[in-house]
Amino acid sequence: MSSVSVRDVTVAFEAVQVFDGLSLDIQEGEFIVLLGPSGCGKSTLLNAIAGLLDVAEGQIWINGKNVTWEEPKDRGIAMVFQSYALYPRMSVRENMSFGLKMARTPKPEIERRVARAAELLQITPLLDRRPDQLSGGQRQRVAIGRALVRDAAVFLFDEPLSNLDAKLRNELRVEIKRLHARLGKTTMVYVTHDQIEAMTLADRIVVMKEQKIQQIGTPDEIYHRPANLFVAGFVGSPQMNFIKGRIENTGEGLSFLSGERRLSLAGYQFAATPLPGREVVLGIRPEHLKISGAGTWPGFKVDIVEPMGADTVIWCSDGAGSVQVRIAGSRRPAPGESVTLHVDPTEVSLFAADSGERL
Ligand SMILES: Nc1ncnc2c1ncn2[C@@H]1O[C@H](COP(=O)(O)OP(=O)(O)OP(=O)(O)O)[C@@H](O)[C@H]1O
Repeated sequence: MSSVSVRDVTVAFEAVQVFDGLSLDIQEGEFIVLLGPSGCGKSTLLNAIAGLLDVAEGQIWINGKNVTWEEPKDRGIAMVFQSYALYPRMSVRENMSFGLKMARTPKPEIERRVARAAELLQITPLLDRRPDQLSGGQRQRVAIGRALVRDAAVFLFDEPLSNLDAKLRNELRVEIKRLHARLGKTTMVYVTHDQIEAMTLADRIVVMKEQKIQQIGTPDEIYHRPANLFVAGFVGSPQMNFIKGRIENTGEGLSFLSGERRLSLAGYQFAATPLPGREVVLGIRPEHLKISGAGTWPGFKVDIVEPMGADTVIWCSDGAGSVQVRIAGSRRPAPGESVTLHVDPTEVSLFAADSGERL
């Protein structure tokens, strides 16, 4: 049984229709990340699941129950937003207890749940403080704690870390992952535009663009087998290199040709039957371009060298354009040096130039 099921949903904001019959199935205990650029519809989808907005068509099911017309509080969900929205005059303990008190939960039960949530989030020593006596990271922990005490089967997060500085964001990201592992069967749906958060947290990532799902897959699938040019370009930093060219049958099998550059496609797993002569875009991750003596593409010159600590990004160009190469280790070529690049056809992606779909 799926934990959350979005079935053929359309949302209407007055004259504007969002989602053209969008569907998504989320399994019990899954950590799902909705990833995409601003305006792609992540928050709208999350709010539709939460019941914070009405759907015009379609249904939302949570834990086997059609909740399309249920109030948010009756859906068995808990939400954590970007803004913590804590009550400023209440202590942390009161903030965390408030919802349960309103629901007339017995006092010992409230105390038990608050103590457990506080322990899980390591905020027990802060229970008697007020929000203005806490750091941003601590406030967000309290906001998560307030959601946690509800014992909901489904957690919805809307960019919970985007107000925090980089270091805190990393710390709390790990906390959320640990929390999900400890809670076991709790389903989490998490909205972000941050691809690192998506890659590190998700069991499956849902990549969205212009209110359409582009791809659903594990972080590895999204990274190594992107379904189209948009996903390929959106995920990964530095970005995947894109080289325009065409597929030709050279007698020794299919090859990619782009001016002087040629790549035998022996070993490439085609997702669709390729037609010789087809205009394509070849995608290569910077770490999959190797600088080597006997390589695939000679005649590149090093333009810029960017040391990044653990690895180095090298911008190289030939007459036809420039590519980024990512190498590990400290031995790096110098600007102006001539290099040959090695490409392994099993590590590249091919996309149709017209539709952008993976080939
Ligand atoms: N209340 C509204 N009235 C009209 N259009 C809206 C409303 N809320 C959202 N939209 C539109 O719906 C689309 C999806 O918006 P949504 O907020 O879900 O995107 P998002 O991916 O969450 O973006 P962000 O990361 O900027 O929050 C956008 O085109 C937006 O303009």
